[in-house]
Amino acid sequence: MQIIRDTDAIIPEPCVATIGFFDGVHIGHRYLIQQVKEIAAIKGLRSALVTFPVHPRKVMHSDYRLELLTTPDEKINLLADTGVDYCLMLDFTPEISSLTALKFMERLLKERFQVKCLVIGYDHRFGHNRSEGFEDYVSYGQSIGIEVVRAIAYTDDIETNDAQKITVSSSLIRKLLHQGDVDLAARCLGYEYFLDGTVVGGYQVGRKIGFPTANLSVDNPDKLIPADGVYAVWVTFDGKTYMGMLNIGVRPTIDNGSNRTIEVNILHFHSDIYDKFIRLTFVKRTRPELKFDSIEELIEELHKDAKEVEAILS
Ligand SMILES: Cc1cc2nc3c(=O)[nH]c(=O)nc-3n(C[C@H](O)[C@H](O)[C@H](O)COP(=O)(O)O)c2cc1C
Ligand SMILES: Nc1ncnc2c1ncn2[C@@H]1O[C@H](COP(=O)(O)OP(=O)(O)O)[C@@H](O)[C@H]1O
Repeated sequence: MQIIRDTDAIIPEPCVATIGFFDGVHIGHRYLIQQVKEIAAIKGLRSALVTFPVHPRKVMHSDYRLELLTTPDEKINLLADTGVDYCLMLDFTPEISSLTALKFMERLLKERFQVKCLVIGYDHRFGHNRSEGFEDYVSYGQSIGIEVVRAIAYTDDIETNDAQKITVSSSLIRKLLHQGDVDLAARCLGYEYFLDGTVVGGYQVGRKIGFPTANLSVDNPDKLIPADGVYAVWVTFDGKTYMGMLNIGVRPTIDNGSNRTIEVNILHFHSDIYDKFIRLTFVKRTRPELKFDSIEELIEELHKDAKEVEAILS
């Protein structure tokens, strides 16, 4: 995949393209990208994605805070796995935001990116105020020579506990992660959610109670942090992966304020890993964070947690 970041860049070959923010690059996104690749193969053209490093809404409203499923770099890595030929990272400037859908299609898609065919996600809208719809894009395309195709919606066989089929979307996955439902989120993403960061010092209580914990300082402050609670996770650093039991929360038993920490006890591991870069991959939430009456009760629970997490990950 060739990544094009330059704001004045062009795509040097005619292509079939789609547009989107693609946060998370979930299975619905992959299904759309697959259709772009298939149409490109039939037409003998290149496949391309037009995406944005910063969410368009954030560009328009600087105080808008979107919790991201993927940082821009993570998104690029996941998009590269789809095998698409070109990925255009478009800075969503105020000039671009003021373009009507027709002008966007004419000036950018046709003239600069050589888009011959535009595949539109089943509910995607673009252009100033996103005021137009699919039929408008089709007629603009006819007037300027871009074929506009509506992608087939992703229909899935994922069922929730109450046997309802769900439509995969980035906002649904955010909601699932906020509820701690990391396993259903993983089915929607097509991979397990992860957080990257650095191990920082904590209050050094962990080692005293027999469960040292590596405290994670997340690299990108915009990444979504799943719900408070205890999780079975994979911990990866220095090219190796270990089992871990993770707690996200304010540690009410220790009672040291409202500072939220993300801390992992790595099973069967005994070394200093301060300042190391680690990845936490979420497998399952096992319980909420609780306030115990004593440290002894917390320790007892941590022994149970270790057994449960080991059983899940083995
Ligand atoms: C798997 C796991 C589960 C935990 N569950 C709780 C909990 O339910 N309630 C709580 O107050 N603290 C919980 N903790 C946090 C401990 O209190 C914490 O590890 C201890 O305060 C050590 O902190 P330190 O890293 O600052 O030394 C948990 C920690 C881990 C690793
Ligand atoms: N099994 C383990 N899991 C996590 N960290 C460990 C483990 N064994 C040793 N460590 C080291 O111990 C540190 C955590 O000890 P702890 O007493 O909880 O201190 P802190 O409050 O600074 O996190 C970790 O950052 C790591 O360097």
